[in-house]
Amino acid sequence: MDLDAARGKISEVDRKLVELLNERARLSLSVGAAKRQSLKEQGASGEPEVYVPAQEKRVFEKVRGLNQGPLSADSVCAIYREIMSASISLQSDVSVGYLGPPGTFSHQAAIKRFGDSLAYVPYPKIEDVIAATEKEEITYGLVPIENSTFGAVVQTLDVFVNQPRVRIRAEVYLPVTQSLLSRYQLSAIRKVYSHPQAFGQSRQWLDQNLPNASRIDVASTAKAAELAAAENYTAAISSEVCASIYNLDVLAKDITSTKDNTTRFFVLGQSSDTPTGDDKSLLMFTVDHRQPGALCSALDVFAKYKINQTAINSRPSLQRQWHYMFFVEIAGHELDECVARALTEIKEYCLDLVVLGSYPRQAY
Ligand SMILES: O=C(O)C(=O)C[C@]1(C(=O)O)C=C[C@@H](O)C=C1
Repeated sequence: MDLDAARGKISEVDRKLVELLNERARLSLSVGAAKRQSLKEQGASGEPEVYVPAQEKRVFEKVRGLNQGPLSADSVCAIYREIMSASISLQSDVSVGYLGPPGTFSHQAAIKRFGDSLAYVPYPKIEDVIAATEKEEITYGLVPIENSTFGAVVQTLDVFVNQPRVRIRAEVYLPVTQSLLSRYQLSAIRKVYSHPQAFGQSRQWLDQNLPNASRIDVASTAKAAELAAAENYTAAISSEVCASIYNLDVLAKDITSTKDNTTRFFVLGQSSDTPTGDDKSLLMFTVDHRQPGALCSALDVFAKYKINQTAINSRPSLQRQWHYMFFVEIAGHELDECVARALTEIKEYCLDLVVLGSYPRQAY
């Protein structure tokens, strides 16, 4: 086929694609109308959930399975991410809050999950994102929960300890490459700004290459880049995205201590989604520490029901000194029968137990 003929055929396919995209968009509007109708019939007030991670997971799995190439399944899914982003924005004005300023890994994770068609709202602190979700100032809030190198994001867990009225709706994994950004050469740098998590992930590199520079914690890696752009003899540990936003040079790339450094985020909203058959749930509870083996008895309940634990963390309970709030993530949805039974049983060993949410398991 010659060039003109191939372009002519592409143009014909484009015409059909645009038609099909709009046909899909009209169906998405019908889905939105059906959701509203069903809420009305249940006598419930408010807006239906537009972002449905369980359904998105089904769509992505279907599309992956249908794909015969030559496009890779990842390319087709990236296109579908944008199709669904447009579909969400057509159904309702959805906004997503994240730890800003623009360019943070939270911002990148939000775009990875929600695409280009939604409104993104930066907040200065993680607790602000959670408070804004609680007050429904934004439709969804995205917060970091743990990093594969440095562990739990304690700022997020500490807000959960206060039991905000939000539910986990989805999880997102983002590969994270930390870099040293500056306007100066390495030898001139006296001060490094970053988020405590990014310092933790890059500690070995800093100890070896900038042992005498002071390390100053700030609220986000993008804020660090903003400060490094404004102040003399400073640098930031941040992303390459921020190097271009804040006009900084990348002095060293990929300085984290482990390979495949990845951060996991939660999408928070007003409710969790329905079970998909492959979900996880995050529980938060305290146990009576005067009772020997109380934590062990609680965790044994999961073993009894053959429920796998995927993560465990603890934080000070803030109620009583040397009492801890345990965060246990398990496989399964709180509405799955065996999880529901285990939750009833485990309450015998817990002083209080809160299910922070159930969400479809995502691939890393
Ligand atoms: O199925 C739904 O509930 C929809 O709103 C439709 C749709 C889609 O475009 O496929 C859009 C957004 C949701 O996050 C999931 C799926």
